[in-house]
Amino acid sequence: MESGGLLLWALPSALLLALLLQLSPRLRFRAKVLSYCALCLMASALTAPACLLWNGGRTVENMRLVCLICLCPVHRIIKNVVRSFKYLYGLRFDVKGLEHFQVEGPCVIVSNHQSVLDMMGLMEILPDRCVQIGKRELLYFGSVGLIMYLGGVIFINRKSTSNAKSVMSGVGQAMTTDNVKVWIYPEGTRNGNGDLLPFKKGAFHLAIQTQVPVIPVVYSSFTTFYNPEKNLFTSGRIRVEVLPPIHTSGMTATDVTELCDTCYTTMRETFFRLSGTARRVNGSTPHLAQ
Ligand SMILES: CCCCCCCC/C=C\CCCCCCCC(=O)SCCNC(=O)CCNC(=O)[C@H](O)C(C)(C)COP(=O)(O)OP(=O)(O)OC[C@H]1O[C@@H](n2cnc3c(N)ncnc32)[C@H](O)[C@@H]1OP(=O)(O)O
Ligand SMILES: CCCCCCCCCCCCCC(=O)OC[C@@H](O)COP(=O)(O)O
Repeated sequence: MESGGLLLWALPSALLLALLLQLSPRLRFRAKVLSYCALCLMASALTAPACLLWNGGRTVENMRLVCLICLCPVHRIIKNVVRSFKYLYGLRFDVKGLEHFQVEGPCVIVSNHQSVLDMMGLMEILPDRCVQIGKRELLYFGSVGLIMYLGGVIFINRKSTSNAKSVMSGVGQAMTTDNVKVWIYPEGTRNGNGDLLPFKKGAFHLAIQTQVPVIPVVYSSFTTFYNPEKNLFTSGRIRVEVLPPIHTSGMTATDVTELCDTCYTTMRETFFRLSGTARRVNGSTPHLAQ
């Protein structure tokens, strides 16, 4: 009786959905993005209890950012689960330069940020003992917020430079005492326009304050397979390059802008090379972050 009712309800719904997906590329695109979000939520919900049971949560006392997860398999589970998502969406990563991550001690990794799909690219190459900086709003994204919290993500309030600065200076101390790498998206937001946004300076202040190297990582443009404006989300190949570390020993606060500009120029050139696209604006560089 009940299963009959379910069939009556589910079958037409499924047919309607199939029809809508067939008709509207916009709907098809949205459904695919939604499936990715649902997958993240589900995978996080399933993994979070394991994280909690294993280590009782995140160790934040004394700003120790990396919890015991780094010493147990749970961290690797999260990484491997997210890495497997690419098979569902037909994405492949060609990675070069991984050896550049073999620096002794902490470092600041900076990379370009195009979409939520970046989390697959992040997990594809994430080195051990590495935490990410994320916007505070992500903490409220259900089980994904929880898994990020448990995974050691450092949340900042982007609307308050003073808050972000004070969080980052705490991060600096923890980096050196706990030998932690920090992953920052210096564009400060997602940008899928086939170019890099001007960089914010927090990452470079952090690297210079702690005198650790900056390691730039560049992902090629997603625009050929992922473009919300064109309702495009197909399979695709992403080229990734880890660039050589830029050492900051001896640099002071006055060198922040130059370091930021050097990284920006190198990463932008690499981005165009990897994406096989010509430079915009007649080859000139748009004005850098002030
Ligand atoms: C092994 C397995 C592991 C598993 C792991 C567990 C599972 C994890 C699962 C999943 C991973 C999830 C990953 C999450 C990813 C999320 C991504 C995002 O959410 S991206 C958005 C948020 N990120 C950012 O925004 C950063 C970049 N932003 C910055 O660095 C900014 O600089 C910031 C926020 C610190 C301040 O931003 P302003 O908008 O105020 O802009 P400005 O121009 O940079 O700063 C204003 C003035 O303050 C100075 N300033 C900035 N930071 C300073 C500092 N630290 N010290 C001194 N001065 C500083 C600057 O020099 C500037 O001054 P002058 O113009 O130069 O005079
Ligand atoms: C074991 C399975 C664990 C699954 C964990 C799934 C983790 C997925 C995390 C998805 C987080 C999405 C991060 C992201 O891309 O946020 C956007 C911000 O950056 C920038 O925000 P905005 O462009 O300024 O709105």
